[in-house]
Amino acid sequence: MSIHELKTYPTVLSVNQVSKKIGGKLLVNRLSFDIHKGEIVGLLGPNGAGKTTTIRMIVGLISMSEGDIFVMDKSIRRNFTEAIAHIGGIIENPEFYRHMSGYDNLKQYQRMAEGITEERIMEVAKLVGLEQALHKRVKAYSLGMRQRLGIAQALLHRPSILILDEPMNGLDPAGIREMRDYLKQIARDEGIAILVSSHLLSEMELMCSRVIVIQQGELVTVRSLEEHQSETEYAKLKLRVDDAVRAKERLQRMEEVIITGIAPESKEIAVTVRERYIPRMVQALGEERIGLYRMEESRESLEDEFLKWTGGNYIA
Ligand SMILES: Nc1ncnc2c1ncn2[C@@H]1O[C@H](COP(=O)(O)OP(=O)(O)OP(=O)(O)O)[C@@H](O)[C@H]1O
Repeated sequence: MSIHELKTYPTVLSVNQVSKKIGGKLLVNRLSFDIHKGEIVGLLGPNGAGKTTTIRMIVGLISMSEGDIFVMDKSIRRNFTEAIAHIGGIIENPEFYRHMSGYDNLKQYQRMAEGITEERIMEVAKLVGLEQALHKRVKAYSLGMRQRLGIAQALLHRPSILILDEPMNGLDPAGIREMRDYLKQIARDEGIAILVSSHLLSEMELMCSRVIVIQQGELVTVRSLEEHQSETEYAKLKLRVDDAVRAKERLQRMEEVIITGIAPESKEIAVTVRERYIPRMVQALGEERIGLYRMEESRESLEDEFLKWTGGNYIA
C-alpha cells in the first residue's frame, strides 16, 4: 500500500495530544498519531519508552491525563463503550480455561458477548490457523497457539482495529514467522487495522507498512517503510579511482549522479546514485579512461536510522 493510497483509507484510530502522568512522572507526553483501515503499524521504542502505557490508554485500561483518543470517530473520553466496542485487544497474556478446548473457550466468550455466531467462531479459528487444533485442550497448545487463540477471541466481535502488545514475546523463530503471516492475513482478509507494539525493529520491518517510534513517552518519528524502501533504491557509494578530479568532472555532468564528497589526495569520490544507473556511471568512467579500482557501498539501514532517532537506545 503506498502512502498516496493510505490517505484515501478511513482513519480507524486517532491518538490526539495524549499525555499520561503518574505520581508526578510524565510517562507519555502529547502523543499524536493516526492509523488507517487495513494497515499494520508498529509502535516501536526501547524498553520503558511508554509503549505499554500508550496501548493501555487506547484499550481503555487506564485513563488519559490529557488529550483524547478516537476509535472510528468515537471519543474514548465521551463515548467510552461505543469507542471500545471497535477495539480487539490483547494486552497481557490472555487467560484461558486450560482444561477446556480452544473451541469451548471461544464458546464461553460467545455466551458473554452479543451477536457472535457459530460461523464466526469457525471463521476466526481458520483465520488464525487453529481449525485443526480447535478441539484440543488449551493446555496442550504451544505458546504461539495460545497467542493465536487470544487473537481469535479478540476478533470474534469484528473489531475495526486489533491492538497487540509485544505479540512475538517468548515465541521461537518459527512461531514468530507464523504469527507474522497470520497477522498479515488478518489485516488483508478482515480489512482491519493492526497496531503492534514491539522493541524488535527487524520484526516490524517485515510486517508493518509504518512504524511510529517513541522514546521517553514522546513521538520521535513516524516512518512509512515503503518510503524507506524507495530510499534504499539509492546507493551511497565511495569510488576509488586513478584521478578523482577528472572523475568528478565527468560524473557531475550526469543528472542521475549526485557527488557528495571528493578527496583528490586519496583518489576517492563519494556519490549517491539510483541503483539502476550504476552500470551507466561505471561505463561513463570507462569511456573517459578513468580507472576504477574499488567501489564500496555505505547504505544506511532502518536500524541505523532507528539508532540515530533514539540516541543509540536500541538493544534488540
Ligand atoms: N504505574 C506506573 N507508575 C509509575 N511509573 C510507571 C507505571 N507504569 C509504567 N511506569 C514507567 O513508565 C515508563 C514507560 O513504561 P511502559 O511500560 O509504558 O514502557 P514500554 O515502552 O512498554 O517498555 P517495555 O518494553 O519495557 O514494556 C517506564 O519508565 C516505567 O517504569
